[in-house]
Amino acid sequence: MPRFAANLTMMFGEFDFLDRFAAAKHAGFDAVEYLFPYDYPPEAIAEKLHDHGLTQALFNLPPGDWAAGDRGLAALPARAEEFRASIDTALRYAKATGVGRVHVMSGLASRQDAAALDAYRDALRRVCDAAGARGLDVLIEPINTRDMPGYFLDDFGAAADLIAELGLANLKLQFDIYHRQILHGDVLMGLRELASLIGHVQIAAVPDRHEPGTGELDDMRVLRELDALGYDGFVGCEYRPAGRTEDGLGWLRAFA
Ligand SMILES: O=C(O)C(=O)[C@@H](O)CO
Ligand SMILES: [Mg+2]
Repeated sequence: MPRFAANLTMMFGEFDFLDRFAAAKHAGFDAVEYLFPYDYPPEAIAEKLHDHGLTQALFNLPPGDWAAGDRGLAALPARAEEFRASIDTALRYAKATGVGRVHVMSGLASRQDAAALDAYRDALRRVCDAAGARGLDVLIEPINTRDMPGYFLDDFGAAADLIAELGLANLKLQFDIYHRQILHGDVLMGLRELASLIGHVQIAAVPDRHEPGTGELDDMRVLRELDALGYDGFVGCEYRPAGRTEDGLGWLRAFA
């Protein structure tokens, strides 16, 4: 049975970030994820997790300067030094929060650019090595280019090929159902074919990224498929609630 994690970047926006932990617990979640914890000291996050009995499911490595347009550093040869420093930062937060996996964003680059591809391979080897020594998985997530134009990793086949090519035991696929449907469709077959590579799943309705069950896919059928495949990892609820977060949780109560 998948375990659901509230994505605190997108959900519970009615509250300040540090108050979203309590709100998620109150709504029935036992786990949380978010994009970035770095605006807060690791101890402050750890305290919230502890106080509310929550498991930290996932967060991302620092992505560079998000406000200036950075969307990760891994495939950017000119930012290799910054990427290395970002590993140390993420691992400090990993230690404090007890998270089991971190997502590495590739950045904006072309996969046809040999230097970018080399930088990406090097970055993944490096982060998998450092994270593996601490028992953590590293995730890569194909992201659709309507939401993130120019994103380097915009193809599930390319992600699977890279994972196979690199052969790193703790490198896994972050299968975001929303991105998969926009990029390729064929969601159930994608889950079946890639099941052995999947280290984390995320869900949102397509195309508006609202609550599951409000879009073009039968999200309940997709979740049942995950269950049938024996997936027992986390499903991050990475959607923007259409209204108050609590009011839109009927889909979750219906599934659980
Ligand atoms: O956008 C997504 O989907 C994510 O999972 C983020 O971590 C990256 O923007
Ligand atoms: Mg995602």
